[in-house]
Amino acid sequence: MIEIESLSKSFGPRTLWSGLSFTVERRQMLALTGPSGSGKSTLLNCLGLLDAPSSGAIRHEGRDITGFGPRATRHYRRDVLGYLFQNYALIENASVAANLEVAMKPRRARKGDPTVAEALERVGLAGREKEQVHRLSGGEQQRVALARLIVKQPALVLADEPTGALDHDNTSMVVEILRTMCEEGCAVVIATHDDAVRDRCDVVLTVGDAAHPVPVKERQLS
Ligand SMILES: Nc1ncnc2c1ncn2[C@@H]1O[C@H](COP(=O)(O)OP(=O)(O)OP(=O)(O)O)[C@@H](O)[C@H]1O
Repeated sequence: MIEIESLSKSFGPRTLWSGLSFTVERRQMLALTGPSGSGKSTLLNCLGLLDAPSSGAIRHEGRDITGFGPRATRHYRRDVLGYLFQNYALIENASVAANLEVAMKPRRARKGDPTVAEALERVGLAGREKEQVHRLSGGEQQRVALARLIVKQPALVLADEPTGALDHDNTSMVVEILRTMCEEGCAVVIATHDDAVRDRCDVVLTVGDAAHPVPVKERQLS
């Protein structure tokens, strides 16, 4: 699904990472770990075309996305990507339903697509469509962001510390919903400092290290 080849990123004289090569397949969840400042968010930004690597290639379905012009970039973000951030990135002065409808607008609904009501039920917010987002708790807001992903059905989810501000129960819910989305066919890349989140992933890439993904199970045995 996504293939990263010899990727490097420098800011001025400072190299964050180099020679990074790995793939993320559909139905796979990859954890990005590493100390603060190692470049996890920067790597996610490169995968989301919000930043450009200094060298190397990022291939989606065989096409190098780093060479995309504005139109192809827009389509890639609209048709392939879904984002989840620590600060939720919702429209705070709009209702829960309006926040989900924004994600549904770009493409025509297909038969069997999850509805707003179904997505909210999956994240434990059934019947909360009309509530204003700014009145919800942090955990509830992140669940709205997850419901937005459920209706959007992206092929690749990029999640930057999505549980960083959440308690244990909300963290578990977020991770289990991401896992379910993964089992339904998407790929997930998640930057995290939380060992429990890392351990629910399939592979872990320690950014800035020798930087090869290691299966989580193998890691737990070593
Ligand atoms: N546009 C930029 N110009 C210069 N330096 C930058 C820029 N963007 C990020 N950096 C630097 O790159 C380094 C990596 O930042 P990044 O946010 O990717 O790290 P991180 O691993 O996600 O950290 P954290 O775990 O604290 O979120 C930091 O030292 C940051 O200051």
